[in-house]
Amino acid sequence: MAATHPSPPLKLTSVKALAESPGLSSIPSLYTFPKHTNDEVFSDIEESIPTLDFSLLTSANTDERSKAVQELGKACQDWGFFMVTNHGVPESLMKAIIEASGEFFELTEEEKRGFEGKNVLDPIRYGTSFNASVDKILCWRDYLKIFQHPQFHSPNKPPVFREIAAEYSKKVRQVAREILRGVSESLGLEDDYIDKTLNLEQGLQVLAANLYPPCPQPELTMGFPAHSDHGLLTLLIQNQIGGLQVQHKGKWVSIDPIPNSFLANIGDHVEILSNGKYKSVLHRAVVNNRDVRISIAMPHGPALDAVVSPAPKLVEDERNPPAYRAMKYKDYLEVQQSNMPNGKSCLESGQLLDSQDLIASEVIQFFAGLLGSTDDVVRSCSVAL
Ligand SMILES: O=C(O)CCC(=O)C(=O)O
Ligand SMILES: [Fe+2]
Repeated sequence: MAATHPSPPLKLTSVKALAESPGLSSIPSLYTFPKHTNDEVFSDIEESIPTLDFSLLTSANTDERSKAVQELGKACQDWGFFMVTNHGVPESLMKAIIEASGEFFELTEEEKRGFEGKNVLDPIRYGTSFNASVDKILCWRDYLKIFQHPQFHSPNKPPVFREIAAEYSKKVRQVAREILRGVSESLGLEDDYIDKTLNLEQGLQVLAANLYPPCPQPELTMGFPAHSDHGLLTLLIQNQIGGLQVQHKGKWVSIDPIPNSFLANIGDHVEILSNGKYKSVLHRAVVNNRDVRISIAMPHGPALDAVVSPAPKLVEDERNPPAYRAMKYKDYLEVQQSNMPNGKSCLESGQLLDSQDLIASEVIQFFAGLLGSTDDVVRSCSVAL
């Protein structure tokens, strides 16, 4: 009897190779997304996305700074997204990291496969779609995700990548930390509350380069389906080709790229920490049939072993009980990165909805207190509850 061999792992082609295949006029059905009733895009929106002038947030003039902090808080509450101008990161460096990422995607398929990650927490992970080993529908996107902090990692190809990524990440991290200081203050907390409680000195910073090649049937597919970001704050740049849409007041709004600025959004862990005062906002990337779009998203999160829970100061009166259970960032990240984006389902699974949930949370905290650490208790409860 012939021996049975395990089937070889499925090697998916990149979307880049697929898009470049000669004569491609329609997309394979695996890339077709179902239409939703709320897919309509708001084109006549009167408000525009708020802008944070970073130089005012870091101003030595206390009036100027407190006004900037106030505006930042309003932007977090009203939109969850804002543009950041006058941030001090050189435009040439922003262009250089987009170009270096483009060069990475130009490597041969075989070279890129050398960087395929096996685990969602591998520090260098090249891939296609979101998590192609589990995705039921494939996204029109290739990606490269690299941990930049607390340890710096870089692919060794293209040769320019390492130096540019190191410099870019360092500068962007300073901007992110400063904005998070303002977010803390705007919530009525100490300005270093987030930094200290979530150990940002060891905070996770990821460089996620997204490649969206032109697509012959862009309206049928999705570059990146609706999701909110893990972590605290994402800073995103793009190659001046639009595609990002943000959910605002229940409708999708297209965000046009503004040269030399960052698009910032708060992540799920600010929602948890603020006990829902600031909500992480759904966003998605659509594709087009003309231009290659590259975006570089940089999520900044707590230290991987930090346990995130609503700030005690924000839940101290009984009209405002904790709405989220304490969760270890690393556990959250593992779950979120292993599943196809599905709106805010990951965050919602950690929401405390009723008094039974609240009792469960108190039980966790009680046992955590007995053991002197929330880690193990939260680890075993957060998945099961
Ligand atoms: O490409 C974009 O504009 C969105 C990317 C994104 O949302 C992400 O990487 O989390
Ligand atoms: Fe995102």
